[in-house]
This record gives sequence, C-alpha cells and structure tokens, in this order.
Amino acid sequence: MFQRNLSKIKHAMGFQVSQSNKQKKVKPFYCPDNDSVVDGTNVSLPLVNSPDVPGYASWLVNHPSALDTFDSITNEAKGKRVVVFLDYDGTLSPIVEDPDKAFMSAEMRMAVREVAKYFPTSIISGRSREKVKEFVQLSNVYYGGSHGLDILAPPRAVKSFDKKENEVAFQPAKSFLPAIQEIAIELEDTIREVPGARLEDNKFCISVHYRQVLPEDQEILKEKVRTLVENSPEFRLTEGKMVLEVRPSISWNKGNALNYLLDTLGFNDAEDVLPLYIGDDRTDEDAFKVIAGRREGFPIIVSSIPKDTIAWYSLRDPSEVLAFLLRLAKWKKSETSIFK
Ligand SMILES: O=P(O)(O)OC[C@H]1O[C@H](O[C@H]2O[C@H](CO)[C@@H](O)[C@H](O)[C@H]2O)[C@H](O)[C@@H](O)[C@@H]1O
Repeated sequence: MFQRNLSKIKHAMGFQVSQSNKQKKVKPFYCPDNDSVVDGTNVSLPLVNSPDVPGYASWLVNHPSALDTFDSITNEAKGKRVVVFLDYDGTLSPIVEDPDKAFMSAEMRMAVREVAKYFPTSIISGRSREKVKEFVQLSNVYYGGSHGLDILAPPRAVKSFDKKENEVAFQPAKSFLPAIQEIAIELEDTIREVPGARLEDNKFCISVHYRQVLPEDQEILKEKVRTLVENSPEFRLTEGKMVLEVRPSISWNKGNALNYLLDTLGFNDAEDVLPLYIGDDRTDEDAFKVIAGRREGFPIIVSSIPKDTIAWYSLRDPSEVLAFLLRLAKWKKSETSIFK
C-alpha cells in the first residue's frame, strides 16, 4: 500500500509511474532534513503540504491528501461507477461543544447536493437518522442513522417496502428498542452526578458526551459507563471524539451499512464500482476496512493530526471536504457534458 500511495503522490505531482515501478515493493520514508520523500528509486519528492503539526508531513506520505491526488483519483474513477458515502460530524460539519448545534454550512449542503446529482450518495452517521436528516436537509441522498442500524434504503430494494408500498427502514436492532430505552434511563442516573456530562438519544445507540466535563471528572464518568455496559450483556461500548457510544451488541457497523447500501443500490456484485467514503472518527474505520478489503475505492480520513487509520487518503478538515466535494461534482459534470 505504501507503494500504491507513493505512486498516487507521484502521479498527482506529474511524475511518470512506470509499470515496473508499481510492482516494486519499496517502503517510502520521510527525511526530516530536507522535507522530502525518498522511495528507494532515487526520486526525491518535495512534500505537498507544509508540516505544521509535528509528524503530519510524514503521515501524509502514507495518507496523501485527496485534494493533492485529485487527478489520480479521477483517473482511477474514469469509466467506473463511484458511490459516495459521507460521515456527518467532523466531516460535513465542524466539531463543536454543543452536539445540538453541529450545523452544516449552506455551502456544504450545496456541495453534497451537487455530488448527489452525479453519484449515488449516502450519509452514514452515529446520530439518529431523523436528526442527521434534519441537519442535512437534502432529499437526494440516502440516510443511515445510529451507525448504520437504521437505514432508509433506496426504493429499488423490495425489502424496503411494506405491503402497502410504504418505505420501511432497515433496522437490524429493532428488537433492542425496549432495552435501549431502559439503559438510557440507567445511563441518565449514572451520569447525573458528573457535571457537564450529557446523553444524546440516537434511537439505536445512546451517546454519552464528556466534552463539557472537567478533565479530572472524565475518567470517573467513563468508568461508571463502562461498568454499567459491562453488566449489560445486550450492549457494547464504542468510543468517538469525547463521546462514549452505547450500542446493541450485534455485529453491525458502518462497514456493514456501506455493504448493505451498495447491495440495495444494486452495486455490490459489479466490478466497476468504486466506493468513496469520507469520515473522521474511529467508527468510520469499519467502512474504510470494507473498502480496503475490496482493494479498490477511496477511503478518506478527515484529520489535521497524524492518526492511526487504514484510510488511504486524507483531508484536513470539513473545509477541505467541501473543496473536494465541489471538485468531484465539477469533474463529473464536465465528464458527463463531453459525452452529451
Ligand atoms: O458518525 P458521526 O456522524 O460522526 O457521529 C458520531 C458522534 O457525533 C456527534 O458527536 C461529535 O460531534 C459533536 C458536535 O460537533 C461534539 O460535540 C462531540 O464531542 C463529538 O463526539 C454526535 O453528537 C454523537 O451522538 C455521535 O455519536
């Protein structure tokens, strides 16, 4: 993969990548002295972005910017069907103190709308499906809430309709709903004495936020929640950005949701399909893993600091996500108009 990424950087920077080069397994490494990457073929490349955060420049070598490598991404996508998946918090909206105020900008909404005109587009969020839809306010995208435990599948899927032809959401943890309501009450009790802690009911998952909890109280809160979940076999715990997520203990995550949507959209068996997933948090890694397993597609992490990820590409923050989405839509529009 190192070689694959290096090839992408070289391509983006106008270097010729020969077939024999592509097959060489040479791990690139970062030279702090001269800000360059040496790949063992005596080609020295200046780094694309300045290393303002320690280690970021060297991290970029293995997770190149999806903007800097845009041309190689679109070269790979030419003639293929790209299917777009987007996370919400930290990807389409910036991370803010108050989860109820994580609004998406009008520009971002317009960009997602544009992308969805040209590519099947789904938003898979840890939020409840209703909440994320309320934030996004678009009718030309599909929504997966509660980390994919609540998906309103496209009309094509017969299983998404009831007998009266009403749309029915795919909810693999539906039988857990009474237990979720019970654990929400217990969680409310558990966190009551920790100032700043708050619960968010995401329908099939409950988020325990500690962003506004004093640093010295955070471990106490986490321990309380962990103990409760350990004693509740129907549930498991995942962690996000200053949030603990209590979920039903079924094996279903954003990766399964991505596969489910590809399936119901009719893409899963096709060989010319390239899923593109942009996300910023640990739960997005499950979706990256699915794409990495296909060995084709575009797993893109949003991060302005080096972090452990299996994504192949990166974008720094939602403003770069916006730039990338606009460019993607513009590229497809121009490609489409050529064939008109
Ligand atoms: O899968 P996502 O759409 O990224 O949802 C994951 C969690 O996102 C939200 O929390 C995060 O964003 C908040 C607003 O910026 C921030 O205050 C919080 O600290 C972050 O963890 C959401 O509120 C959670 O319910 C989701 O689980």
